[in-house]
Amino acid sequence: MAVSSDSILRFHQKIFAKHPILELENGVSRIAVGAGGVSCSTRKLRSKARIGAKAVAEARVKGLESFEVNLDLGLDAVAEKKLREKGFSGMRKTKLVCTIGPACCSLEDLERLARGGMNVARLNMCHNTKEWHRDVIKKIKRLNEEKGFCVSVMIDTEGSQIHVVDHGAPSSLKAEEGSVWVFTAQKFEGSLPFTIRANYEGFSEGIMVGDELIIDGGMASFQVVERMGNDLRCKCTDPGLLLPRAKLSFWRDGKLSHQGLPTISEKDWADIDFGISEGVDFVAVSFVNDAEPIKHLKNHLSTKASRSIRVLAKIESLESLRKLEEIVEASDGIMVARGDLGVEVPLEQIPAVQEEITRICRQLNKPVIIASQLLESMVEYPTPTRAEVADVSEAVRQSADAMMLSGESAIGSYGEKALSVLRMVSNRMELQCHEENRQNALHQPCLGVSLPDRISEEICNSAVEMANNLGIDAIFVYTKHGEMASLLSRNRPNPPIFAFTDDNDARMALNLQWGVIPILVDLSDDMESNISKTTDLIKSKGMMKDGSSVLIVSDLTPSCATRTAFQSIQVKTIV
Ligand SMILES: Nc1ncnc2c1ncn2[C@@H]1O[C@H](COP(=O)(O)OP(=O)(O)OP(=O)(O)O)[C@@H](O)[C@H]1O
Ligand SMILES: CC(=O)C(=O)O
Ligand SMILES: [K+]
Ligand SMILES: [Mg+2]
Repeated sequence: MAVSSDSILRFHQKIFAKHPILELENGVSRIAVGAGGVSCSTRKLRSKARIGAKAVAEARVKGLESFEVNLDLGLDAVAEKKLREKGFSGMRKTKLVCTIGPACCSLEDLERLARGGMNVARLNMCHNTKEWHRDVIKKIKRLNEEKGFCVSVMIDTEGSQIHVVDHGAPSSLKAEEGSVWVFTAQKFEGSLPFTIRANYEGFSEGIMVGDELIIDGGMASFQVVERMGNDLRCKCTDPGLLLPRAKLSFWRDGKLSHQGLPTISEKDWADIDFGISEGVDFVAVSFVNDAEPIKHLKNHLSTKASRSIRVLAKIESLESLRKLEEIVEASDGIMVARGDLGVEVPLEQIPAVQEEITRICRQLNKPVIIASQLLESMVEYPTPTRAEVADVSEAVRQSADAMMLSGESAIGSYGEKALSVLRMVSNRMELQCHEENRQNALHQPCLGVSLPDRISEEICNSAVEMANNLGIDAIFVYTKHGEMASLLSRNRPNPPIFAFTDDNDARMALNLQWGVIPILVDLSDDMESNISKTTDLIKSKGMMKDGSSVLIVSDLTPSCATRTAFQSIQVKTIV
């Protein structure tokens, strides 16, 4: 009998009054109801496990009645459903990020995206107000708490980009060849013909007559014909459209002129502090050119944030490509921001650049997100183009950790459908890769320098090889901060990786990693009890069949004083 969380609570209040000690199945011996939810102590583990009153699980109260009780495994509702329906082999490996915007910001919209497989919600701080962002974050946290989802939150900084704030029209303006326009930073009322306002006072600093002004990476081009104070008169040399918030870049002798703007602006710092106070899981930094701002931000977060917030560097400039390795090394993950990247890098080079960034991230063991225009036509239309499907397939074939929707979810009418396209294409291509078993052929250079790190790494490499060779159904990793889960993911194993951790920050960060299903549980020093507890719980939820084979590794240490890994690989058949 399935029951709601409220009725579980009422039922417990009733029966607990009569039977202070209850005999339950799967090792649960006692259940008590408190203000924060239901808690139970397990006979086998003798450790107290808190269970949220609102998630769903099963245990039968012996001798009372058949009853579904909420044993919160800390596994999200979507993964749980999938596991029940399709088993281990049906788990999607590629993670999905959705940009939240006006088209998907109601509680109902967000729930639909969460059910559709959104692992991370991205908020672009370029748009909308702090209140709007706060409201969205609150809704996501509420859904996680009340409906058992596990959606991480990412904020994406605006960065110091120069763009159009007003061009006097609600949608686009057409610039005809030879027409002359004024670009200014001055505010004006209403609209002025042939006048475009830029967002940044110093936008024309250092710009000279003869320089080229490129709109949105080539949507239209102008030549600077006159300086009038800080304003620029420009003649259209390549006609095209001027969209709201179109990006402006200046070029001289085939090179981009940089206005020396900081990567993290004053506004960005304020947005980051907002993110800290709202409890976000990731900060994605726009227009990173070298490792410095990433190091600076990580320092800032380590002193200001009480939780561990992961820092992602967005690769979207030519300069960043020259410093790729140091940026990847310094950050906790990378976003291939193909939109702005295509402004500075010739479009035909973008696929190769994407592949190279993905390769480096894999080598250095950092998660990578492929972003922008994956299903761009779906902003307007309910079906993707064949070319878009091929692009998405390619990202999956490269085994990127995650793919991201931008306008498709933020402002499009078919966000949910776009998400389902990503899901289906991932499943299809992952199956193909699984059959090809490509990962065996990949050479993984050594990462660790210290002996314990190298041991963990070798254990994970061997564990994955073994899991693939033996046709293991699932990998279970018990991990403190997610390290070993991530080292396993780096090897892109065939079976899914169930990462059991008692650190919620690690859980939310693992949401971005290929093939990892993060699960929050209380872990003890006793590995045997951790293993039996988690397998019992997964079995009790009907998510694992008898006879399933599981490969087990762990980076937990009995004392946590040393970082030596739990140096063994176990293979267990579940009976
Ligand atoms: N919070 C929001 N409020 C209003 N519109 C939004 C919001 N977020 C996104 N959008 C709209 O969706 C479109 C795509 O969003 P996205 O954030 O991916 O833009 P982008 O230009 O790719 O990112 P970036 O500015 O980081 O380069 C934007 O052009 C904007 O119109
Ligand atoms: C996502 C982003 O910032 C870009 O593609 O430019
Ligand atoms: K941004
Ligand atoms: Mg960008």
